[in-house]
Amino acid sequence: MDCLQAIKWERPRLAILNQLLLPHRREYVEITTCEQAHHAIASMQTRGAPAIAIVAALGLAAEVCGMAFAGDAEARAHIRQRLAYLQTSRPTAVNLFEAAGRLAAVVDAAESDVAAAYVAAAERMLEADVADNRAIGRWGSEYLGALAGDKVLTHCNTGALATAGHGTALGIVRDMWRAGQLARVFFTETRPYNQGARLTAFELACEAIPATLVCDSAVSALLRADPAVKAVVVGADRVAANGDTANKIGTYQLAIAARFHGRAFVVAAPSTSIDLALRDGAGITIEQRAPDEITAASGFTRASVDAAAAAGLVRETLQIAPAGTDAWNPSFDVTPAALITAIVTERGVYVKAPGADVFDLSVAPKLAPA
Ligand SMILES: CSC[C@@H](O)[C@@H](O)C(=O)COP(=O)(O)O
Repeated sequence: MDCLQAIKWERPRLAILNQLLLPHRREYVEITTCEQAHHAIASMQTRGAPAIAIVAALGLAAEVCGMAFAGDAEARAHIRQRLAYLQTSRPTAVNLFEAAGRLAAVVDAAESDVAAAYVAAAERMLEADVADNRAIGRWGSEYLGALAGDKVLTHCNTGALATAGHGTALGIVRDMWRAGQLARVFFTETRPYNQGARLTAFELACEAIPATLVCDSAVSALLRADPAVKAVVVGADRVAANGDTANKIGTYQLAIAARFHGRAFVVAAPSTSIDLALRDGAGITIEQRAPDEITAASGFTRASVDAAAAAGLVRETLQIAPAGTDAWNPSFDVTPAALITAIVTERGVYVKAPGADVFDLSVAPKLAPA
């Protein structure tokens, strides 16, 4: 059981942990409409590729549960239109689009009680994501446990907060720790949004896993200084058919550093993050975020945290760069498959054919379940 639950669903009620307030306050936001689900995703109250898809699916389920349709045709039209709207919330993680496509197919195929069929399918997605993450954890710990060294490095937040539970790359870290394969995990602060310093730090503390925060810019120095860091393990927002992987900005430079220092670079993601329609990573849309995420620091001062009990947390902004500074702020980058050692999914571990520079993710993984 996770000590953090980012998504709570008890039909017909959906509540999400407001990640904008973490690590200072655990506060759930109730979602009853698609507008609220859209806002939760776009404003990053909820975030992480798998979690975004589940919140969209269940946000619409909550809305549908509160509606009375004149008939199946009306329910079908409403659900399809709302799925299209939810897909405008964030562009890079493919899980949202994959989930919307599968849910649309369910309502198209349902011969009766379309609304009930939709809600049941959304609920199955929640359960499947947890099961998939647990399988990723098992496969990943088996694969990484066999490598020399007893430390790993991770980036961004890929744990229970970014998924329906357990986590992807962080799920592997958790399983390695429980199996006695891990002495310490290093994790990056993940500028500029600080998913590492705020969220991964919080999750690792919850689990009491020995962990050390590093600046994004300290990674090459760390790999040189500590040969026991045997691998870099990260999540994914979209993986193309050849293994090119979009993930949080900074992932690409970690892969370069890992290659230079001879360490494994491992991507962990459910197969819902694989976009077989894309031959390679060139076609992945990269979300651009507001320049002020870089030109200013935002967080909570002691005063705003102390004020929380009375008035709710007040997020404060501290201007760092001179006003008007031009800033380029892509939220994700694409790591070429050539730099990736293995891709761990719930189906098993993909490795490249000998001599190949790319993966073939359209077939069963190399180290598939027996
Ligand atoms: C488990 S999702 C993949 C992550 O590594 C990461 O890119 C992520 O959490 C998504 O970023 P975010 O912008 O916080 O939604």
